[in-house]
This record gives sequence, structure tokens and C-alpha cells, in this order.
Amino acid sequence: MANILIVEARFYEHLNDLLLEGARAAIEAAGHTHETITVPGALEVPGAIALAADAYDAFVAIGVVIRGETYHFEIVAGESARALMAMTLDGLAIGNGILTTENEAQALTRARRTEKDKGGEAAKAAIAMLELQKRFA
Ligand SMILES: Nc1c(NC[C@H](O)[C@H](O)[C@H](O)CO)[nH]c(=O)[nH]c1=O
Ligand SMILES: CC(=O)[C@@H](O)COP(=O)(O)O
Repeated sequence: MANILIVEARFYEHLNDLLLEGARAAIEAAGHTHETITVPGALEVPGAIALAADAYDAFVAIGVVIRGETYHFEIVAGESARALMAMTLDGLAIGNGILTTENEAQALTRARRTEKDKGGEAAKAAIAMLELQKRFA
């Protein structure tokens, strides 16, 4: 059994609650345990995972980045994804469930467990990478 850390960027409360529901259900269905920590936004998620890297078996990044009026969307969406990918390439088992959408409607569809369930999808990805990590250790 693995212990998985969910790191949520709690920028949109209601959307995160939906993503967390799917991620937790997927982890529990696979027979693993989970804990959750909260950071202000998606830019803080990679740093939080780096700080906790030695304490958990795998990680699920959860959050929602919705485009606003400025270039900041590209920074938040792109840099959080880039940093998570870099840590994956360093061997951490991470699933990325940070939504990057044009509007809230797109985010809702992807956050709902009964629709696209991107939280559950990210959790399953983290578990898959953990299994590969163990296979190639
Ligand atoms: N606009 C969104 C943000 N912005 C905040 C940043 O992630 C970060 O917390 C801030 O720049 C301080 O370092 N974060 C999201 O998760 N979603 C957004 O839509
Ligand atoms: C993704 C963001 O950072 C965004 O919410 C910020 O909105 P704005 O670009 O209008 O400042």
C-alpha cells in the first residue's frame, strides 16, 4: 500500500472540491492512502511537492487555472506544468490534475467526477508512475 500526497492549489474552492473528490476516490479504489496539503495557487504546487518529496510514495497535483486578462495565465499554467514535468523526469511519481481552461464552464466539466474526472485521472496517473518506479527500481 502506498501513501500518496495530494497537493491542492486552492484558488477556486468549489472546483477544487470536485477534483479532490475524484482524486481521493481513485486512490482509495486502488487500495492506497492519501493526505492533502493546501497551497495558495498552482505556482506553489511544484515547490510543495519538492519539499515533501522524501515523505510520500507519489503525488497528485490538483488545481484550476482559468485565463484572465493578462499574460499571467501562460506563466501560471505553463510554469506549474513545466516544473511538475521536471520533477517527473527526476523520478518522482506525479499525476498532474491542474486544469488550465478558458472559462469556468470548461473547468466544471473536467472537475466533476461524473463527467471528465480529471482529479481521478491524475491520481491514476500518479499510481501508474509509482508502479513503474517500483518496476525499474
Ligand atoms: N490566477 C490563478 C493563480 N494565480 C496565483 C499563482 O498560482 C500564485 O499563487 C501567485 O502568483 C503567487 O505566487 N493560481 C491558480 O491556481 N489559478 C489561477 O487561476
Ligand atoms: C491565471 C491567472 O493568473 C488569472 O486568473 C489572472 O487574471 P488576470 O490575467 O486578469 O490578472
